Amino acid sequence: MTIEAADKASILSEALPYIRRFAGKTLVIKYGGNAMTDEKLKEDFARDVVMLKLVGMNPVVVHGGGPQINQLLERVGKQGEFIQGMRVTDAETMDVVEMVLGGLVNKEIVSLINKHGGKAVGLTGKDGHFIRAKKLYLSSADDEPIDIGQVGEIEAIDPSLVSLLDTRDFIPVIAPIGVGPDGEAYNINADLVAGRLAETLGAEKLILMTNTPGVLDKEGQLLTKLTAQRVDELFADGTIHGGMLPKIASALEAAKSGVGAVHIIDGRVPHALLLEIMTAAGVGTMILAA
Ligand SMILES: Nc1ncnc2c1ncn2[C@@H]1O[C@H](COP(=O)(O)OP(=O)(O)O)[C@@H](O)[C@H]1O
Ligand SMILES: CC(=O)N[C@@H](CCC(=O)OP(=O)(O)O)C(=O)O
Repeated sequence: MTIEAADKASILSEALPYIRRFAGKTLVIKYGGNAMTDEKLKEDFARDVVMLKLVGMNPVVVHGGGPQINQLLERVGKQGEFIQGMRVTDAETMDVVEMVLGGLVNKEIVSLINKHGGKAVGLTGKDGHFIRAKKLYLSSADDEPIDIGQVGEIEAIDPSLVSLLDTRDFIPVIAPIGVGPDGEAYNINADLVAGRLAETLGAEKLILMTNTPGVLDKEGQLLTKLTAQRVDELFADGTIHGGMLPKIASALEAAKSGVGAVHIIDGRVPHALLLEIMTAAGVGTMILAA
């Protein structure tokens, strides 16, 4: 099907109210490792981010890279292991995490955004010590804390570095690595970094891009809206599991802490970001505080 000129014009014109609404506002975009599989989609993502910046919004990218870490681990003969959606991270795994997140994945996104005319700057939480973290212990049914190695929970995020980049027209691209009091690195789930950063920056929107149409119910149907109460039910009956656990926890926390709108969207849909921000078409699941 070809789109007629009039339809094209109408689609473009539909963007105007959204451009006005979000101009000068911060949008935190979490780009999940599972949404990064296709070269064309990666290019589309980079173009969308550049476009948001050029029309006056402040996109801040936080990326994951779970599958990419798994691939490199396999090459060194290790198997990725997750508990409650968090990677068990021994010292050797942490080296791989830093190489993949702080290096390969971060630089690829930075290069793609710059290729399309943006000015992206890659950061980890070690830069300017802006994501301070401490060791995370998971809770268990018998109240015994579970030690999963060098995994961090966020103590504080200093927003000044990101704000400085925003005001100078740079696009921050952030890898989810935190730094402890002695300069030690911590592996942090990217959804948690994105959620906390959105809160700290007072973002207008938090968008979590992943590889499902959104949050699905037990029958596999898309839930377009999700309240805290429904989340509790879906946690309890196991409908939400694995990587969706930290994602929803972070989304809910951000929604409760005043982030304007929180969405989980399908990063496999071409230009999902533009569709979500600049059109009336709802894509994915919106997370509501109450
Ligand atoms: N109720 C649910 N609805 C949708 N996806 C779910 C649900 N529960 C668990 N998942 C899983 O969560 C995954 C997304 O989380 P994750 O693998 O961490 O992706 P990302 O790399 O984007 O953070 C989905 O691919 C799916 O397998
Ligand atoms: C502690 C923990 O699990 N950290 C994640 C960090 C990357 C991430 O979150 O990547 P996705 O968004 O692609 O899942 C990991 O090691 O896989």
